[in-house]
Amino acid sequence: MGGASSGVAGRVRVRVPATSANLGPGFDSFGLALGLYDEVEVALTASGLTVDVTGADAVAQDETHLVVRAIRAAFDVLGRPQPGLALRCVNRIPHGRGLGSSAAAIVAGIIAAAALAEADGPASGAGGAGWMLRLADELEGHPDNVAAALVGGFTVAWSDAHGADCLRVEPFEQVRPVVFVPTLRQSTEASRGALPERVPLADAARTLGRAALLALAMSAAEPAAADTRATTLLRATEDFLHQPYRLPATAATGELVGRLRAMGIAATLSGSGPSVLALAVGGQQATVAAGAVTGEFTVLPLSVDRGGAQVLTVDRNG
Ligand SMILES: Nc1ncnc2c1ncn2[C@@H]1O[C@H](COP(=O)(O)OP(=O)(O)O)[C@@H](O)[C@H]1O
Ligand SMILES: N[C@@H](CCOP(=O)(O)O)C(=O)O
Repeated sequence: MGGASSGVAGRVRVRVPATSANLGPGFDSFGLALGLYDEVEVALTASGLTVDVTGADAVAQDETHLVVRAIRAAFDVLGRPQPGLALRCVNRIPHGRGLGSSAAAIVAGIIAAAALAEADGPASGAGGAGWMLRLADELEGHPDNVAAALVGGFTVAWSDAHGADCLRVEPFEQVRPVVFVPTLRQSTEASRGALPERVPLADAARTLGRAALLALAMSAAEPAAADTRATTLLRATEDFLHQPYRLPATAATGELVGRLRAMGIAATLSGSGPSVLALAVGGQQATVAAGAVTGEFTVLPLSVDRGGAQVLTVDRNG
């Protein structure tokens, strides 16, 4: 039985950016959307599931597939019956490297389901991601990557009794993220397992100060000369909450973060790692940062994604 004849029809294609979370001191809060994208096409069918994946990393192609789980969760939230699904995924975001691949998969599934269900599209603007952000946070377990993936730019995300919310901040124009991706993979779950349950108050306090400074330093609304901005970013990206516990496990990553910082470049662990994020200011510093790499990292000079997750095409009869 075909989709249209069963009354089950629709096809949507979505695009979701990679994200780098934390940016040093903003553990589980800060996110930056990057110009590297996964694309997913979802077609509704009468029954069953097919998943076609193009891209480097192998994933299960059954109901445990993260995009499928997110679509199903979104249809449940929207009170829609579960349809059959045919997915075509183009995966460009490397998995288990601290670039938000799981967040992108979850957001892709949610915005695809929303578009197919003719619900709200992805929200943009301060705190406006609504139910999609709340659901994405529930599935991901922390709101930072999913917030930036949904709305783009630099985001400050949090959760309270009402679920997750975020504030989107337009990043300053000259920011040039450079990402260094090692071949080593590290699951976020395992990396979170390395963190202590308690941290010294002094570490929390000095990280809090850096985070507040970083939120200002990332904002386009804060005018600053390039050299001043670079110096402030370097100071603002210090972290005492999670990186000290994670970096010892990945020697090459720790060494690269240290080397870039010694060069005056604001480098941090990207998300839970093991990739490194450098927040270069302007093309010249980005070139210097990219040149600091050794053979074991792939260097990705990226733009900031400012638009967030996008529905590229939708055909409700497709
Ligand atoms: N596009 C995708 N499709 C299906 N599953 C995915 C996709 N992207 C990520 N995943 C799942 O998420 C896992 C990686 O998530 P995680 O450990 O949080 O690392 P990160 O999000 O930093 O890449 C993968 O091993 C896979 O199980
Ligand atoms: N705040 C989280 C961010 C994880 O990001 P990912 O890209 O590594 O999944 C953490 O630090 O655990």
